[in-house]
Amino acid sequence: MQLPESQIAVLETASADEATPVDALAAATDLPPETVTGAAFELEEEGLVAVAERVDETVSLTEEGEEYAERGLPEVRLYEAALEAGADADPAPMGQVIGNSGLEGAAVDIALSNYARKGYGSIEGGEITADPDAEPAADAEATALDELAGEGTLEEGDVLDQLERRGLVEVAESTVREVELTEQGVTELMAGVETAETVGQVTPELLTSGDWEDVEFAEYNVEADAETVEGGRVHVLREMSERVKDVLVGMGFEEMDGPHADADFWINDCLFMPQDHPARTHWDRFALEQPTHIDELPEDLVERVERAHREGVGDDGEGYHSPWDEDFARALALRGHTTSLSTRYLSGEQIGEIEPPARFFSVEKAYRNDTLDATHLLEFYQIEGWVMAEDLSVRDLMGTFEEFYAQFGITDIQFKPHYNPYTEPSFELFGTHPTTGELIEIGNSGIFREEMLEPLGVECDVMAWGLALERLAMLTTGAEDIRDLHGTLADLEFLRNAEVTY
Ligand SMILES: N[C@@H](Cc1ccccc1)C(=O)O
Repeated sequence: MQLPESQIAVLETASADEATPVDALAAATDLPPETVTGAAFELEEEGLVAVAERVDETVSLTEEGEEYAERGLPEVRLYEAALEAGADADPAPMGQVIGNSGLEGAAVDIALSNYARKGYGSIEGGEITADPDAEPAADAEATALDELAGEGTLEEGDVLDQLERRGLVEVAESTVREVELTEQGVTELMAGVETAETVGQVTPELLTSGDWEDVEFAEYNVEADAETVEGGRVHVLREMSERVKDVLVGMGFEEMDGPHADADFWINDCLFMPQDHPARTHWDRFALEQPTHIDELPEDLVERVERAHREGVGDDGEGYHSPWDEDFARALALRGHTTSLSTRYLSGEQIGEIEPPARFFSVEKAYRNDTLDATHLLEFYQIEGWVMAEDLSVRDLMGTFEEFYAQFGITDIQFKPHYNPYTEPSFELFGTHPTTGELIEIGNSGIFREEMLEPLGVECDVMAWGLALERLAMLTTGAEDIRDLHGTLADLEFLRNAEVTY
């Protein structure tokens, strides 16, 4: 009989005695797995091979699992330290035992939460006891980790479930197809098979020469296993930012734009932030080395801002009575918040005077010399916004947030009274993380004070906010660590698959 080349290769490589997995056939024939699968299905249709399918589970250690396999489970290390402190006879002080165990940070909590559960002893009133009969050597979780760290595997069961729950192992499922020669296949092979020329792809040559009319085309098998092709996609944060802009434009806002590196005057002084405010020191701020100062500031505005800082505003104004220095205000830094755009716009500097009612926003980067952690990056996107109108109240502010966040399916925003030098009253906003259930801070807001607005020449109310785009993305995508989204530690798998919905 005549068969296409790839089918012959599979037929000749498959065995009648045992089923061979597609991967092994692919390696032996030097064909891609999807070609082997396709050929196998074709051969099955001819009755020449049998294709069996099974789902394989592979269990592998996570990074944390590997660490414990190497250094011991935290609860076991705690138990060993407790024994050393004689806690099998008399309760020993927790602090000392933890110190001796060498456990640090999150590992301490992990040890404590598993210690009693696994019968290693008890913890009460700052003291720890160790059950003398406990047997770490028989710890099923530890044994399973050891197995996995070696070549071993782990059967389904409670231990596997528990390790998975603790995030120490990952279970991946894959479909394995195995091919075995049938009797008919053996017979045909012995009778001899010849290569039938088939064409896998139409080419321009085939079309122009007209040969396409005579050749035999190979059939496509759309169910064949194929390698996953990772295409490019818009970054989750970029997508999120576009969604936020859409929503705000839909709510009647116009977009603001302005410099990333700006004078402290626009970043801080115009916000009635005293020049000796702790956030203005170099710890929190990325100063510019070259150039160090802005060329120009509007003179009359500088004068009014300085007066507000020194004497306050209005009859009862007090001001800070602290030094105010124009040179200090002219120093350039990467903006620590995008509220610098709001001061530029409100003052008339950016696009001329703005008449109320007006609404403006930006979704732009801000830069802070913070310590990196699960909720902090050195540069992040702020969703800045303000509404200028007569007689605004906290209800307007809260209502605006409810309307905004509801468009992302977030309907349980919480508010906490807060302090900013430039708003009164002020509120922080919190949202509940969809998987951890933790409350995370998602923004800061308030109604701009007289001391800020008067020098800027604004005569009616302005309510304003700065919301964190990355935190909103954490709430909508379920990401638990902001570093998964952005930066050198970003989780590519997550970025490929995360969906931005609104
Ligand atoms: N600038 C504030 C946010 C904010 C803007 C406007 C008014 C109130 C608060 C921050 O970065 O946290």
